[in-house]
Amino acid sequence: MILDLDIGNTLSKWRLKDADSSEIRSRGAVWTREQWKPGADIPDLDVVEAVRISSVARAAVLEQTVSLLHRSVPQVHVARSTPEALGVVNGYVEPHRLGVDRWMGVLAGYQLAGGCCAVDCGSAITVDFVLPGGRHLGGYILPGLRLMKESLKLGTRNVAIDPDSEAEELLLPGTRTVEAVNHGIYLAAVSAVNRIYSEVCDREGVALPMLLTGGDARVVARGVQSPHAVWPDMVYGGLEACFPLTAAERNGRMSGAPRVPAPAGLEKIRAGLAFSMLL
Ligand SMILES: Nc1ncnc2c1ncn2[C@@H]1O[C@H](COP(=O)(O)OP(=O)(O)O)[C@@H](O)[C@H]1O
Ligand SMILES: CC(C)(COP(=O)(O)O)[C@@H](O)C(=O)NCCC(=O)O
Ligand SMILES: [K+]
Repeated sequence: MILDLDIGNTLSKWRLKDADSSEIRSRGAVWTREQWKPGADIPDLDVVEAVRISSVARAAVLEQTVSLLHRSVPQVHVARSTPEALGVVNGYVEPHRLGVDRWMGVLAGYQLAGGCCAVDCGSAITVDFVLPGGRHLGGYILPGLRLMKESLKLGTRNVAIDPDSEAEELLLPGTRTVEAVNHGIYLAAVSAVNRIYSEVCDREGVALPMLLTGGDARVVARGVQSPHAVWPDMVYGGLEACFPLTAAERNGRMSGAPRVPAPAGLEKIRAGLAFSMLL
């Protein structure tokens, strides 16, 4: 079995992948701030022959995890942000400072769709761009839905946005504090993603496919106007592309990769942008 680990600021996600059949056998998540302990929802390491890790947690968390894994797993691969990989040139001035989850998402997106806009809606919402030739432009970082809500301290932190709510409903004026907060932050997040996407496509003169991942991807996606695909395993896709271990991976296949819809035409994106600037 292969253990893939995506350690974010909030949750450490894992999945077990069968090295022969390439099937995903199980998956789970534990709070990043809590240590892995027996009894928690963690995978059985006895069956694991290789681990691949993307981590944006404190260096100490990664070190502890790697040393724990090394005790029972022969192969441990830790992803890093590099100046160039798989045909993509990292746009950061200091490439290693780009969050490795963003880098994994960009590499997976490029492998699947070519030039693209990769959005990760987790503790932070990140929006990254890579052009069809492989030039990563850098991106945008804003607080995620949960962080925005916690920063308000209005006693609403424990009332999450219902991920099944319709976008239309979430865009209405709230008539209680919790609703006003949820609708406010939702509008902030989706407006930012929509505007950023249009601005960059307009500036670069190219309509890019859009991919979304992260704990809040589904609900944010419902407010995204442009054609897009949600890909929960996008960070894992980057790990598969950087450290291919199975036959399917060596052939460039990434588990759970969605069908990516063609983007709207550039003229339509530009018209939408011009319209939003009139308001
Ligand atoms: N069951 C859940 N537990 C915790 N957070 C959740 C859950 N469902 C959705 N979320 C949202 O997803 C975010 C965490 O998403 P994730 O992509 O795992 O973040 P990170 O990679 O930063 O750890 C939270 O900030 C929260 O807004
Ligand atoms: C921006 C992030 C905090 C997002 O992390 P996440 O929300 O997925 O936990 C992470 O990618 C990070 O720590 N990046 C380093 C700074 C940068 O990318 O510029
Ligand atoms: K994120």
